[in-house]
Amino acid sequence: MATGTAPAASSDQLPAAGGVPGDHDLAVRTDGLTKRFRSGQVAVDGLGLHVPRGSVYGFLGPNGSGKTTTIRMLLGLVRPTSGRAWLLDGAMPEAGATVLPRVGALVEGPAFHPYLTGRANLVRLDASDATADPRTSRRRTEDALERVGLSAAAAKPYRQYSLGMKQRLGLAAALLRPRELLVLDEPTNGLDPQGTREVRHLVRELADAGTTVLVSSHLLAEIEQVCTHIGIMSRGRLLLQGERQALTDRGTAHVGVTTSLAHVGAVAEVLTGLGLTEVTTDGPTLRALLASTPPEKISAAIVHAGLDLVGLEVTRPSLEQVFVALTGEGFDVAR
Ligand SMILES: Nc1ncnc2c1ncn2[C@@H]1O[C@H](COP(=O)(O)OP(=O)(O)OP(=O)(O)O)[C@@H](O)[C@H]1O
Repeated sequence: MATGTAPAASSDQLPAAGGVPGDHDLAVRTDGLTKRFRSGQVAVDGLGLHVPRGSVYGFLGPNGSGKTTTIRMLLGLVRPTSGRAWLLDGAMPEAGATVLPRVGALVEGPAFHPYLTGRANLVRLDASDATADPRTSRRRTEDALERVGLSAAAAKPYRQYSLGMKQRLGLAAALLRPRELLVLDEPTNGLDPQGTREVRHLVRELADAGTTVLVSSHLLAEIEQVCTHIGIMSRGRLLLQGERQALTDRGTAHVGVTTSLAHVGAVAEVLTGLGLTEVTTDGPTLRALLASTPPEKISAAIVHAGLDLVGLEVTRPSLEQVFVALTGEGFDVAR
């Protein structure tokens, strides 16, 4: 079985990755990963996922777009119909025994015991980890409970937990020990806005400490802001993938210029004179497509013409708008 440290090439090792970051720069990579269920449903279709080490990779897509099936294949819980997957340089599922201890995962329906308390469930999980030192078990479980804000509810039986508490316990289980990679499937499911903010904060903290985080969500706006990289799924296919900033920059930016009512006509002439198109006015505010004009050039031209400049704002489309523009569908559409 090959691992990231094996020097010789073997079929379990990553092949050369033409045009993508070097093999060892990727915490997760898939090639043509495909899952066709017995029902005939193709849930995942030829996926080429590239999750750089050290990134927070937002794996986004509407309900039913194939995110969970992909994650289950990555973790060796579902066998792909075709294609391959590598986690931390190990080919899955073959390298699971060496790779999975370095991966923390939150996937649907973790196996918690309904009659045990949240704390007892964690202690039990910790004890089942042969590499964990039993003498420090208490500290690990209490730390994990604290990090997910579950200390106060730790003595309640699991069956009395709300969906949000269950989700937090799942996260705590993934955090029981330091991991190189965390795979979190819909970690904000069932959480209120405060809980969602806490998860975002936690993800940022983990990333700052050097953990790569692959986090899925069907709620783009919830997770988008903590991600350095984004992959967007639609109907089993990866529609877009790359650095978050670069993806939103693909969309067309607009500029909004606010002047005095008396100067609206003259400012419109300045904008068209700079080659800006689709100029519209609304009271003292003008909007136009920015194209490649630097915003400073616009403000300088207005001031130079002796016209009032009250405000200037550049708006870029959100990822959701980029998605809608690409697919013609709303983000929350299930299939
Ligand atoms: N065991 C299964 N047998 C048949 N079809 C399945 C099975 N599991 C999932 N599917 C189908 O595969 C598609 C992708 O499902 P998946 O759960 O991977 O999507 P998802 O993006 O994670 O959705 P959600 O955001 O709702 O969790 C869906 O159409 C789903 O109905």
